[in-house]
Amino acid sequence: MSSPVLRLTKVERTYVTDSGQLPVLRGVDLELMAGEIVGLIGPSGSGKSSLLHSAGLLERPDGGTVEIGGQNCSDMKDGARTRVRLSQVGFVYQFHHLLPEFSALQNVGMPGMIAGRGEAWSAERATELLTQLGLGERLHHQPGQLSGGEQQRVAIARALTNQPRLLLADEPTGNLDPETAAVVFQALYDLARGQGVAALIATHNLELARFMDRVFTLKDGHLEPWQG
Ligand SMILES: Nc1ncnc2c1ncn2[C@@H]1O[C@H](COP(=O)(O)OP(=O)(O)OP(=O)(O)O)[C@@H](O)[C@H]1O
Repeated sequence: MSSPVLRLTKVERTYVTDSGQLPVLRGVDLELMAGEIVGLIGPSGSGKSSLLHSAGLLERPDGGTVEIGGQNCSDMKDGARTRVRLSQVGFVYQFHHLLPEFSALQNVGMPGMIAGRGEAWSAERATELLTQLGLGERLHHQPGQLSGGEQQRVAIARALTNQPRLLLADEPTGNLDPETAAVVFQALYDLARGQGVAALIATHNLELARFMDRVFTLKDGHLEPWQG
């Protein structure tokens, strides 16, 4: 049996605030296998973003371990963690954060260029991803010339340019109307599944959560299976 793409073991995160210590993650355990699409729900402030930041190596948790692709990233120095993050993790946020003066093709190809894969590879990969997301006719449009749902699909493509093993999405449809949210979610789901990526998706949208392979609720700093 292959090892999990992501393994969190007893992950803890406590923020220090003016009014004292705020424990948000109190020992989170989670395993994600390749191709799994897993939902993360919980009330506002329950710690979903904090969990994604620890899992994606954007923050160091205060306790526990984060393993990506079988590598224990908790013992790594910052430089090594950054290399794992850039090569193995893709992020999608509520707002697309696309560069307005660049085309969809250029936005999606950029992570490939930054990773040194060259212009031809990056353009080919961007074209393939955008076409799979139904944007083959929008390659040369700038973000301002795209609808909200199209912009978010471009952001999803960009997150997958460098063929990450792990996709972390924080409210990827939170800024969209319900119909568009369903279309974008379906596109994300199909693409992640098709590419064999493990995805962890934080959402307030319980309608969409029902379509995920597994869903966890973040409650009192722990993950509990969602009963739906
Ligand atoms: N850097 C920080 N310093 C202090 N407190 C923080 C920090 N980041 C987050 N928090 C607090 O930690 C708690 C969890 O925040 P987090 O953003 O992870 O929740 P969330 O479940 O993603 O919320 P939402 O659904 O509203 O996005 C909140 O009470 C928040 O105010």
